[in-house]
Amino acid sequence: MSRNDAATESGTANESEASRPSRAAADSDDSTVTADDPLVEVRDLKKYYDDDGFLGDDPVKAVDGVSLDIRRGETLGLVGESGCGKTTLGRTILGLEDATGGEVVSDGRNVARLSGKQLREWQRDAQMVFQDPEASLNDRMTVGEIVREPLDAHDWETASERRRRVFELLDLVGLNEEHYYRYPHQFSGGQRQRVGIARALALEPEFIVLDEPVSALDVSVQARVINLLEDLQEELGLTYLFIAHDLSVVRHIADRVAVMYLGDIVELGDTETVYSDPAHPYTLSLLSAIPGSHTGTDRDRVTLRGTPPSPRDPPQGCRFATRCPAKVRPAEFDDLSGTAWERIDALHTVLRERAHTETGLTERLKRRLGLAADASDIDEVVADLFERDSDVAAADGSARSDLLTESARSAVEDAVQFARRGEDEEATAVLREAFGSVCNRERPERHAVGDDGRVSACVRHTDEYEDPRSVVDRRFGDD
Ligand SMILES: Nc1ncnc2c1ncn2[C@@H]1O[C@H](COP(=O)(O)OP(=O)(O)OP(=O)(O)O)[C@@H](O)[C@H]1O
Repeated sequence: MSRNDAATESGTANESEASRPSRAAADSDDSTVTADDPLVEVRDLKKYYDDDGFLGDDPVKAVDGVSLDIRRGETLGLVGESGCGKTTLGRTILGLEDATGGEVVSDGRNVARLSGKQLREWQRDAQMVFQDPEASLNDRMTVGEIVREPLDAHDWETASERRRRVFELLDLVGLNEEHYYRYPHQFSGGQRQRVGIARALALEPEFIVLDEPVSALDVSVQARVINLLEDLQEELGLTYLFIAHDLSVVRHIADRVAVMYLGDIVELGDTETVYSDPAHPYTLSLLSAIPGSHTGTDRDRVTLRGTPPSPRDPPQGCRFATRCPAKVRPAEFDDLSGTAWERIDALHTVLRERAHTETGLTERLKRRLGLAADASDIDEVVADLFERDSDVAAADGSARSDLLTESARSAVEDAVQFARRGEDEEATAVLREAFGSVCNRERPERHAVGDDGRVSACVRHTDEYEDPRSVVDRRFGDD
């Protein structure tokens, strides 16, 4: 694991041997534990929410078929855009949400199906630290009571033992005895997160889901809390699932990283390999958002367009296909420029969304494309995308009206005929038929990439297709 060189805050992870819980010593001497030993095996895990559906809508597929192993003693980073299902995955693994399908196996138990005493045992072994230390701590309880609460709930030892254990925990996270009687609002953000960590450690868990544990903290405080988490992991033999949207923090702390998109994992592998040589087009696009980072490809020109589709209605085939810079294109449209494809994809997305909602088309288009035009109906949309010369067109050197080839224009017009009559489903079907490919038809399997166990779910990892990296370099180089 990488280590942070930043100065450790005084008192952080106090080294007193006597104060350490017993699991640490037991685990550090256990020669049977290997780096690849899975502590948690997640298989085809699903969590759908259908309680807030309206108009009989489909459920929100927050987690939709996730499979991964979390190895004993590792930090597995989990990254992806807001709303892709990271928190739901963490909560479902812990049994805080009922799984809709699939398995979470640990020590031979399917924890997704546990109840009663066995579920309580798992929830003692597996804890969660939340993003916002402000919101997650009860302001009416003293810090001592907050940290002691899980011990009380699990009837842990005697009252005086619990008290002693709380002092020990405060010490462990760099707080001290007098903090026992204070209230959360008397603490800084970093201190409050230490309280949250002490509470999570109270029952000597093996596994902790850290859900954006430093996102709400100042950068300088973040480094100290990260240091603390790393020290605690080493001392106590902990396994972490570290959820974050800050890719730099994950690069620093995680041994391996799982990249999540719209309810599923698209790439999983050793952190350094994934960051320096991303295999999946989504990872490539996501990493290109980090200023000044280098992945060995000409990534500066890769942009992640728009926002992800709704998890209530994910695209057929590959979920990333609607935004993918390396999407397989039908051979007959090989001569279309990247800008033309971007506009066709945009029209497709707008029509698809319009087919599923009554919400204003104008707003949607503006939000997705940042266009200034007042697009009040489909003809306005088409004019903005394909006909009017605009600042966007001038910037890429192409007149809007020259964007489409004759056959592409004919397919777009066929679709628009349907859209004019309000038949948006038919319109999207026409576009999918004309411009779609294997990416729109098949959900890609995971493929091994390289020789260090990395997997990536993209059809372009098969021999039949050009590798995603070279496609992205070529397409972004051309435009
Ligand atoms: N209790 C719930 N009921 C209905 N939908 C939910 C519920 N919890 C989450 N969702 C939806 O599930 C999807 C995934 O949400 P989740 O919070 O897991 O994503 P996330 O990747 O953790 O996002 P963020 O980074 O913003 O925290 C979102 O569309 C969200 O609106």
